[in-house]
Amino acid sequence: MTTPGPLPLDGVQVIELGNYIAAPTTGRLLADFGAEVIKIERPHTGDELRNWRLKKGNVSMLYRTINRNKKSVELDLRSELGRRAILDLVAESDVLVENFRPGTLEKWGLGPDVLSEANPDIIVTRISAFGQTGPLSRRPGFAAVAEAFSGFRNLVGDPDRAPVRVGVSIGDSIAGLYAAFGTVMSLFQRLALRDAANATESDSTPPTPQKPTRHVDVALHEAMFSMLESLIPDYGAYGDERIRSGGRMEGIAPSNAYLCGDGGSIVVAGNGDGIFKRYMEAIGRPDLAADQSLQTNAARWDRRDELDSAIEEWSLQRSTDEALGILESAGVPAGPIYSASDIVNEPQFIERDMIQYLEVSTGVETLQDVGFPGIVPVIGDKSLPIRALGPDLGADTDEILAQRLGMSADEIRTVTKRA
Ligand SMILES: CC(C)(COP(=O)(O)OP(=O)(O)OC[C@H]1O[C@@H](n2cnc3c(N)ncnc32)[C@H](O)[C@@H]1OP(=O)(O)O)[C@@H](O)C(=O)NCCC(=O)NCCSC(=O)C(=O)O
Repeated sequence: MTTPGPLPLDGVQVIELGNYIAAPTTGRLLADFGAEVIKIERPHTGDELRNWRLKKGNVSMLYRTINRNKKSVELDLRSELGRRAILDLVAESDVLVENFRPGTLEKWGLGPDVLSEANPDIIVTRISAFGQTGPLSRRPGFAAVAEAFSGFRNLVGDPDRAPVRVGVSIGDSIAGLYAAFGTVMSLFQRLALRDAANATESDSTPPTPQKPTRHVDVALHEAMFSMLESLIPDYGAYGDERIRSGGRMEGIAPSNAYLCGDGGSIVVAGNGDGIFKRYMEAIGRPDLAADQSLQTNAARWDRRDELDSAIEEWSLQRSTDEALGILESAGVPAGPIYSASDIVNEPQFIERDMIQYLEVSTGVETLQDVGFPGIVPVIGDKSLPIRALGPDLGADTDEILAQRLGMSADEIRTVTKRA
């Protein structure tokens, strides 16, 4: 484990009641930047993510990645002792983040009002499929359902085929990011109010009249809805009912992926008016560069099939590297389509420490030098080091429950359901 210098969230204490990807992503982001994140896991099984895409042993690389830099405590949230332990932890924490189905925490006597009673300053960040209010709030949901409901899924894939899922749980990750953002805003506001209160003690300015709510409510469908740019205004203003447009960028052309002669593909984004001219010159089509009827994206979009054919006719005559070299020299934004094996060998990732090689346990054996993704965003000139990978189940149970909360061995056995 490497110890970096001071981190932005050093001293912030977070309790994560997170399962799968959404809330654990929030916990990961806060942990990456220095918060102490205590992940509460169901006794015996823990977060189900431990088994997702598991190919060896009993702890997946997915779990080790999403839960890095955290502590793991096994604790039964349904037990009265477990509930009290959470309230004791809440009393000394800054943030609680969760992604149970709305109503579950309340059912267990751990609703936001109870948490705020235990600590009036606690920030409660909740992630759910459809939000904590509204007619669908009680529905369970995974990201795929929320992505479709948000309007996002309808925009992914080819127009003449059923919409497809993007290859990762994007809805969870975006929701996790929003939840981290909401949490950090609330932390900032809390600090600002404390500063203001301290200042008013020494002068005659009246204190801030109202305490703001510290409940952050992130819905997976709204997180994805917020990614849809002007989908709704385009509908309202122009009557557009947008659907998916394959590898293209709706209304902007030419921007697409093209096959090369060696079987590889490249992505070229000729999105700007000036870039378009350079691009057409570079592919040996000065006639298209000079064509006055192709000066705007709207006009080019109308002739997108013709433009894409001209570009692919050119790219098919060249290898991927050759095509990219020509486009780079012409200042046209273009790039390869990478897979994992390409990424780990790419100097741009390597130089910024975006792949970090660590020893990792599968739960059964130890693997050496496995690459893990670095910490985003970069603060400085390269990724912060990963301090620790996702913990073994209950690795920190004793430290937190016995040493910090003073629970007895018997009590710990009860909340961890261990004989
Ligand atoms: C993911 C869900 C659909 C799962 O639904 P359910 O299992 O029906 O519901 P609940 O949330 O109410 O979870 C209750 C279950 O939590 C279990 N549980 C978990 N941790 C504990 C602890 N520490 N103690 C006791 N019980 C625990 C408990 O056994 C219950 O299992 P039972 O014994 O079964 O009752 C829902 O949690 C949900 O809608 N969450 C909000 C949206 C979200 O985050 N979705 C997942 C995105 S992740 C994703 O990875 C993806 O989409 O991809």
